[in-house]
Amino acid sequence: METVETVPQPVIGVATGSSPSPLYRTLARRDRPPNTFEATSWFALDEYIGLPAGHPQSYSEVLRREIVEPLHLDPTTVHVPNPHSDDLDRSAVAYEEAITSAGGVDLQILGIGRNGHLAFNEPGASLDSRTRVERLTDDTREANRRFFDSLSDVPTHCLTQGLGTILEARHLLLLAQGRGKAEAVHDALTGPVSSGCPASILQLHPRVTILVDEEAGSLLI
Ligand SMILES: N[C@@H]1[C@@H](O)[C@H](O)[C@@H](COP(=O)(O)O)O[C@@H]1O
Repeated sequence: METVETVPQPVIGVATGSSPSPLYRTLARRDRPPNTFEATSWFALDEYIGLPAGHPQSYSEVLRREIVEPLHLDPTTVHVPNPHSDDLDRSAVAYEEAITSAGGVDLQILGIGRNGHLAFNEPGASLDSRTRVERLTDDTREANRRFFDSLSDVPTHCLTQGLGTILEARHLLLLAQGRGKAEAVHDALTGPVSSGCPASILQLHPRVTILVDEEAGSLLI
């Protein structure tokens, strides 16, 4: 909330997945003046390619349910990379341009994949990568299968902000819960900075807040 209260036109980067849901619920639950989020704009980290518009698991729909409706946001202030364009490379560039025109991201909320991915930057992603089309690893598709009827329904590709894009946010907030994230959290924070663990770029950023539960942080002690 500090970012929303102190920055005149706050730009918030939002992750999807299970990790940030409690934070979004808290933001929605507190007793706030109706115009609290009036000046904010929001940028998703990533979006699936190949789902029909309006698919309930597309990240634009997830964000509609998790932040637009509960926080009473103007939907035009919530940006997601456009996966329906004929020119996806152009979509990626347009997304970078939109972030830049908004003045850059003030606070980037992040989850972490159990393989150390950040947004959909899978192991091997270049540390200075930008928004682009990526193929999802089998591990990530398996992890996200819980949101779909079957593994074959999980998209194989996505548009994702790059690690270089994420690093330009002025403040990073990593959220992780559960034993399944413990290795990834440990490797990201205490291992070498390497594309083998994309989340290790957190070590390169001057302002990072890490909020993990006991299980996710269990290997840090
Ligand atoms: N693309 C998303 C990421 O942005 C998310 O942070 C991560 C962790 O997801 P979860 O919080 O559900 O464990 O993987 C997903 O696939």
